[in-house]
Amino acid sequence: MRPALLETRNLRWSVAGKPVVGDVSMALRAGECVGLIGPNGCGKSSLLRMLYRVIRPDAGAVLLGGRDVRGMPDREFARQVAVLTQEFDPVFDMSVDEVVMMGRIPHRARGLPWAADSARDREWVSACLEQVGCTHLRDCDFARVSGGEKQRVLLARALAQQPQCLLLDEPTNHLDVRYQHELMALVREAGRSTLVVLHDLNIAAQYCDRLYLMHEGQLVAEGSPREVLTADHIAGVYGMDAVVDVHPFTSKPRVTFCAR
Ligand SMILES: Nc1ncnc2c1ncn2[C@@H]1O[C@H](COP(=O)(O)OP(=O)(O)OP(=O)(O)O)[C@@H](O)[C@H]1O
Repeated sequence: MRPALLETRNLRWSVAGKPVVGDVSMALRAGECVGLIGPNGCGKSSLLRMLYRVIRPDAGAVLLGGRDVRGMPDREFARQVAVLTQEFDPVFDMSVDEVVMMGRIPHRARGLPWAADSARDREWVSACLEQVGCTHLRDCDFARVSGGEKQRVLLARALAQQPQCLLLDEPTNHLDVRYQHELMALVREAGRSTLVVLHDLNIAAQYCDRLYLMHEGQLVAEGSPREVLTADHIAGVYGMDAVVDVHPFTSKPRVTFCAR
């Protein structure tokens, strides 16, 4: 088994005495795409925020390449881990090109984050925009492109960081069905070690190598999509009856919900 690139050991976090994440140990290995699924409010985003150091855990540790991320310089962390969340909303006008260029900041010389873009930076930005199919948008105002295009541009920004790991919090949120599949296909093609929070269980089944199922702050199942997406797990965690069969085209598990 490949060694863990990013892992958590017994992470805990509470708010006002209420446990939000309790004793979570998980691992992301080199090259795999791992999905984190679970109902609203179960703690997925909080767990992810501890991984990218926005929340400081009450106990436990996050290790990147075996090193505790606490105390790791921001620049060094950002060269290895890129994050895509729903929260990017620039306060001033930025072009698509400028947004993607932000991904190059960790690669600037130490102490010069706002140095002029180098030819190498510009090459990376062009390559990443091309990779996500957004070259034609490069001069557009980021605020004015569509939701689906924004998500692709933000993925390009994450890739411009040249990270080993991608952490994605509901990257398919608000996207139509075609954009959801396109974005997840792009994530897979990018070939980075990826931890992705998803709500759509069929998207998770199709694009993830492994899944963690979270419930009330704890991981309650882990394994291949076939092992995790069982009718029992779905009933226990989501309170929904479901039929799980095999998708006729992809051979992955296919979940069909039966409203009670
Ligand atoms: N900063 C905070 N202050 C207070 N409560 C918080 C904070 N962050 C998260 N919580 C609470 O912790 C719980 C888990 O929230 P979190 O956003 O991690 O869940 P989630 O699984 O990502 O949910 P969703 O699927 O709805 O996005 C929720 O009850 C939320 O209100």
